[in-house]
Amino acid sequence: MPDNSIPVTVLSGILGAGKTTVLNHVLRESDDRELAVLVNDMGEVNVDAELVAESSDIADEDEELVELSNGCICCELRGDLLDAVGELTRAREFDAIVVESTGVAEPLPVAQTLTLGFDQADLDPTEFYEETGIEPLEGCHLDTAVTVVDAHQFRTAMESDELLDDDGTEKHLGDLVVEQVEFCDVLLLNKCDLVDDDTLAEIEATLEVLQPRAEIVRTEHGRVDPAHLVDTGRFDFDAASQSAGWIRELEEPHASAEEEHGVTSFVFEARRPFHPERFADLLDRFPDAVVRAKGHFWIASSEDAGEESDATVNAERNVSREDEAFTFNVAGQSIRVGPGGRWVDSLPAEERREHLEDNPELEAHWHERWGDRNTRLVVIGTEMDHDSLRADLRECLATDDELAADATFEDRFPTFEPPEAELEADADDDADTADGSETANRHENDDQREHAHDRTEELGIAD
Ligand SMILES: Nc1nc2c(ncn2[C@@H]2O[C@H](COP(=O)(O)OP(=O)(O)OP(=O)(O)O)[C@@H](O)[C@H]2O)c(=O)[nH]1
Repeated sequence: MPDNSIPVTVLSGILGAGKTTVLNHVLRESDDRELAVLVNDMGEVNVDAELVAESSDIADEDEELVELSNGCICCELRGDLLDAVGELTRAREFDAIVVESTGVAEPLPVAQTLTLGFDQADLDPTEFYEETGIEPLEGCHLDTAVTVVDAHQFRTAMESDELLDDDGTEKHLGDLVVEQVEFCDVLLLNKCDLVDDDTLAEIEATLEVLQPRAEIVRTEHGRVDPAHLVDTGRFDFDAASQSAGWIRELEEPHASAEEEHGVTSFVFEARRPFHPERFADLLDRFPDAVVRAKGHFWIASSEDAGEESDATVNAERNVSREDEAFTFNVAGQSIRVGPGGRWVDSLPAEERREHLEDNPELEAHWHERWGDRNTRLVVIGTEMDHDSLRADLRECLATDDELAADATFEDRFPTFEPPEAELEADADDDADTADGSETANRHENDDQREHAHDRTEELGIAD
């Protein structure tokens, strides 16, 4: 990183968490350096930009305050974000840039947009532009991803099933809170004046489990030393995208010992498919104590599930339900099941052989009957009864009788696009699976990146 590269800070946080308040405070407290501010608002009128302009003397210097209105920088305004940051950087009149996202923005795609340019800086800019149509960003770097958490609303937001509209994409409020917490370098726990110490300690314990890497700073009315947010040097894309507590938990599972403030986690593993009916029923009554869960699973095939059923649709595609992996994603009140690709064991012989040659580690976990099929779920919760939930999950596994050739049962799980298409899409992609799964054709990490701004493939089956 060249010494004169301009640091960029991105502020995220749900509606009303206190982003504008924090930004104004940072502007007031940063006399020693010039800050450029970029404020994104979904509406035509950029209310936040007006508030920033009113509350600080930034209005005197027009060029320091850039407004991006009428859309979201994590979705349709990604190009505009790059252009605006690029322009500010080329002007070179500022020591640092702070971007305030909208209350519905996810930090990951914003960071992706910004690092995309930075990461490619050593590529020939003309070549990069020809390939992508994007002007690479030079002269600046994403320095700190900050998420402002509203201590007063945290529990309510996590438990809320409110649906937010982000440029036409619906997202659950609780889900968004989790995503913002899981992808950041600094967590500002704001509005601490409205919450008692015990509650604050509980929220902090939850934040630490969801996101063990971030620095947590308690604030009241956004009063924070700018050194925590600007030019910290903390951002690292790989570290940030691998820092979610559930990824750590999968890599180094804790013993099931109780941790502080009742926040605990466990990993459920199985080499036997779920019975679709029983697992769907369990998801319908999944315990509220579960704050976060991630992973993948597979389900047993029903022989004759009726003409209109998903299983029948799959039969027409010549793909059994047992050939498909599903992703599992619980955040707050939202439970989503998504396509996880196809198990290597189910591929035509030649393709399977190629996959195994390319991924020799698969052999080590190869199951005599099930090949690479496996279920792995990490579950994080508050005051969660591990034994009972583990027992419930075990109860959902199909028995030998149910796995008999003529077994029939209801299958409410969704059908996704043919797994073959995903395989092709994944073929050039050799990213590691974030959950350490041994399946070669499943890219949980990529899946996570994609669904961050395109969830159309994922369907909730238990709202
Ligand atoms: N009591 C209390 N109120 C706060 C605190 N921080 C911000 N507020 C108030 O909370 C409200 C929302 O704050 P903003 O800074 O506008 O929040 P925001 O995240 O920018 O909101 P959006 O732009 O709507 O996403 C305002 O009325 C603030 O005055 C705090 O620490 N304590």
